[in-house]
Amino acid sequence: MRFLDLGSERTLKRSLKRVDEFAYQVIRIRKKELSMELEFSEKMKKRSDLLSVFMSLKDDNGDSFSDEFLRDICVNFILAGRDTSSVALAWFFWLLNKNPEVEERVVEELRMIVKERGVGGEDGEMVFRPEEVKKMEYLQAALSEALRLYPSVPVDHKQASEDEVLPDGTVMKKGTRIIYAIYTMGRMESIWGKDCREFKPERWLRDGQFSSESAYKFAAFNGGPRLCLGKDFAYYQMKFVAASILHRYRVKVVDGHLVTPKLALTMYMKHGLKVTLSKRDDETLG
Ligand code: HEM
Repeated sequence: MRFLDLGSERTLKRSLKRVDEFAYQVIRIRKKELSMELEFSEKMKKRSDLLSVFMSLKDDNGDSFSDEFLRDICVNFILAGRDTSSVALAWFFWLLNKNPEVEERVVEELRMIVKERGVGGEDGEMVFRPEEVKKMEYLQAALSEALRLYPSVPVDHKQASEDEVLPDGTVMKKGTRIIYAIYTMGRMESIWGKDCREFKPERWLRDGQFSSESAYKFAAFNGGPRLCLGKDFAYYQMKFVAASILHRYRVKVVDGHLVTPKLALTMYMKHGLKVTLSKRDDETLG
């Protein structure tokens, strides 16, 4: 099919071309903006987004990165960072719906954080500050617990680049492929204990503080040299989004809406998540 340029191969080729064109367009526009900003640089604030940063860097030979390289950076980060975080939030909100006591604790934590701002801290457009997001220990625990049970990447695979012996003695010849099931690891009694099927954010807390687990136990972000590059950013982004929504709204899954995973590279919900939002009353926001 690939050689004949027919069927799904033809569709794939066209789709890849469209994705590339989109990325090249973003790069073109950013280059133009940056060159204009250079002219008025005194007045302009320096950009710190990833693409601008990569554009200002040089490779090992002292040359700027090529457009192809920048395209791959763009596409890679969009693929790695967009659906993984959004899908994790969908499962998180669904789990909160099934565990109202957890939702109550999350909201209580946010209420305390807002209270600490003191008088006049909350105006009409309250936006959580980075130092406040950092303080959301219970929310971080609840998001980790959601990722344990519903990891955005449910199955991952690797290939031995050299002959290798795994810690348990398994011999792997160069080129052997290995699959590890992150979804299954998150639900194994031998790893997480008897309550492994329960949604218990408390298992991530030590004296009320979030305590992370080894990446080889909690593998949702992979481990070792290829650990997810966006892990810290993903937590920040998910905490910020979840906190901003939960502080203002009750999120209720529509009655009868069927929630079931769709097996793909990313663990989407087969039918998405239908919810209704209702404003929390002023007393709750206080
Ligand atoms: C809940 C959110 C996320 C989850 C669960 C997640 C999970 C993962 C996993 C399992 C891998 C390893 C894939 C492999 O073995 O090849 C990975 C790699 C990666 N992730 Fe994430 N990710 C998340 C969010 C993000 C975000 C927001 C970004 C960027 C802004 C990002 C950037 C990357 C990159 C660049 C890699 C490749 C790292 C490498 O191969 O050296 N991820 N992520």
